[in-house]
Amino acid sequence: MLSMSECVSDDSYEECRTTADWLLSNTQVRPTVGIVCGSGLGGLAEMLKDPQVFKYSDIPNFPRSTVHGHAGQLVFGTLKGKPCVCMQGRFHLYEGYPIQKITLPMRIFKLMGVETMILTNAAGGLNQDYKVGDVMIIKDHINMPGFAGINPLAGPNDDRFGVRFPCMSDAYNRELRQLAHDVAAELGYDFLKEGVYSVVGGPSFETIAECRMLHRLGADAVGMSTAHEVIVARHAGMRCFALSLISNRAVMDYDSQEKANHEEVLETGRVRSQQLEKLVSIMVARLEQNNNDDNAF
Ligand SMILES: O=P(O)(O)O[C@H]1O[C@H](CO)[C@@H](O)[C@H]1O
Ligand SMILES: Nc1nc2[nH]cnc2c(=O)[nH]1
Repeated sequence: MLSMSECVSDDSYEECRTTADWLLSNTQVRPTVGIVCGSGLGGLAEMLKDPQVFKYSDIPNFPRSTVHGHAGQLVFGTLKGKPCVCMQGRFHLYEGYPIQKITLPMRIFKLMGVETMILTNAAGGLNQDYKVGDVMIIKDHINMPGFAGINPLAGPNDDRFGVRFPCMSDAYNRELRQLAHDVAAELGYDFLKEGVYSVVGGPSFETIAECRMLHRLGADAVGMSTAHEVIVARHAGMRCFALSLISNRAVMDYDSQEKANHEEVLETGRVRSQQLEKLVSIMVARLEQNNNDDNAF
């Protein structure tokens, strides 16, 4: 049996504390809301007032972004008066990081005082009713790597973060999902859906058979992120809201000439970004304090 330090050497509580303290000593902002920008959605960070920017490469223990469309910086500021921290660029399994490393920012955010996580991503639409440009509120996820034991909570549990066996049936906060529906209705957005996100390892996009299988399993959209971050955020007692921008339709038909590609993913982000910024900023303005700390100690 590996010891805690052998398993999670540089992702330990002490390392997260060091990084959180370093950030807190370099900014006046005390964030209660964390935002993760998905592929092509980095513009969400530009909503923050009085931004203070830290390159990932300057932050102790922080991984680096390697994917086009992920700037690789942490932005602190206020959004409608609420103190926020925004990841302009996230980490993915396919970049070669251990799963504990790609989810490390969630724990650092928790130690900085973040109570609510808002996560965004670009995803392929499996649901045949979905169109490119639709936005799917995530109500649940299917963690495909998790079935093979690839879970960010695998290894010794540190009770200071959360319990050994955290509940995930309430991973995506019901009140925040309702708030998103209400705000979208007020804004007249007719492109909002709600569905199940399936995470896969990537970086290759899915085969036709894989898309068909995921759809049959109950997934409405497929991507390569978010679910791992949500698992770690929920473990630490933060409430989570997540949405997928449907950047392409997953290819389900052997006669189709369509091909998934990252350029289309980034372009869809550009088209919808302003509307998503509006949705997220109004939601943040209406956030109540999080009392939903049931998994954490
Ligand atoms: O999930 P985000 O970071 O939005 O990125 C999505 O877009 C990339 C593929 O184009 C993959 O990384 C996929 O996960
Ligand atoms: N796995 C996966 N990730 C995506 N990100 C954006 N589109 C897709 C897709 O079709 N499949």
